[in-house]
Amino acid sequence: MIDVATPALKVSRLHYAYPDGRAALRGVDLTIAPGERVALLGPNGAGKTTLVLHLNGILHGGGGTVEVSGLPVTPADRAAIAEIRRRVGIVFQDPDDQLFMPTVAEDVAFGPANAGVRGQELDDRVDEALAAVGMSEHRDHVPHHLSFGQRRRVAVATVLAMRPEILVLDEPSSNLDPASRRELAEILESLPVTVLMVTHDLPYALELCPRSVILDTGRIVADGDTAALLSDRELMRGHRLELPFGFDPVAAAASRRP
Ligand SMILES: Nc1ncnc2c1ncn2[C@@H]1O[C@H](COP(=O)(O)OP(=O)(O)OP(=O)(O)O)[C@@H](O)[C@H]1O
Repeated sequence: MIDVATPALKVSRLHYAYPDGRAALRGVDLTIAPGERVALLGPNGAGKTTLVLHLNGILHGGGGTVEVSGLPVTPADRAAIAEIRRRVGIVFQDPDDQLFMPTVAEDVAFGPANAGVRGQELDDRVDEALAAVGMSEHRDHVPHHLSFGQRRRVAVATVLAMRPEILVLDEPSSNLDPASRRELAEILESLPVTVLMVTHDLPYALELCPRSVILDTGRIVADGDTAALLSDRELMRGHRLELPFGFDPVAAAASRRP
């Protein structure tokens, strides 16, 4: 028998319609191996957020299944969902949705403390997560006094402190200046986790994710090498994906950091 590693994420025949009857996912199949970094691309309204909200059971009730490292996402089973939410860390687009404590360190400690982590283990997790995003010296600062880019990094740290197996990021580069954008890319590249990144920033997808998936009208319409997909003009045009003027994905991929 061939020994195939358990996928980090396995989405099978996933369907979902919102209560108003609008079909948002129409049979999505997606398998991601441990350690992969995958960009989830697609035009507005394609179903990207709807798919992400299924990965830890926030949305459910349509057809199909989601498994995280072999564990099914079963929203009715509270213990299973708690474990799924530990395994799948979602960094939302607006960091202010994730930061609400008086200090950076308390925000980062909140998730693991809530999951029962205490004492030295909790301190270690906070230190480790803040170090991973280069924010250790801001641990006692008030989150809302930080810059937007710093708040996004702290939001990533709040998720890393849960030691997730999959990090899901919604538009991680939005509203970042070029230096913050590059710094966040370096941080994300250094993390030893599986990454699924929703983005409209196609150069960022190319920089960070060897593989991309294009979702449109609730279906996956392409799945493959990011540079190859971005170079396919017909595919891109057909799904309202536009590269910045003059951007050459093949040249950019060739000059990517090793
Ligand atoms: N709460 C909701 N109630 C009803 N329909 C919704 C709701 N949220 C999203 N939709 C619809 O579901 C479809 C998929 O939306 P979704 O937000 O998942 O797309 P998206 O790819 O994340 O878009 P964007 O790039 O604009 O963030 C769209 O047609 C959208 O209008």
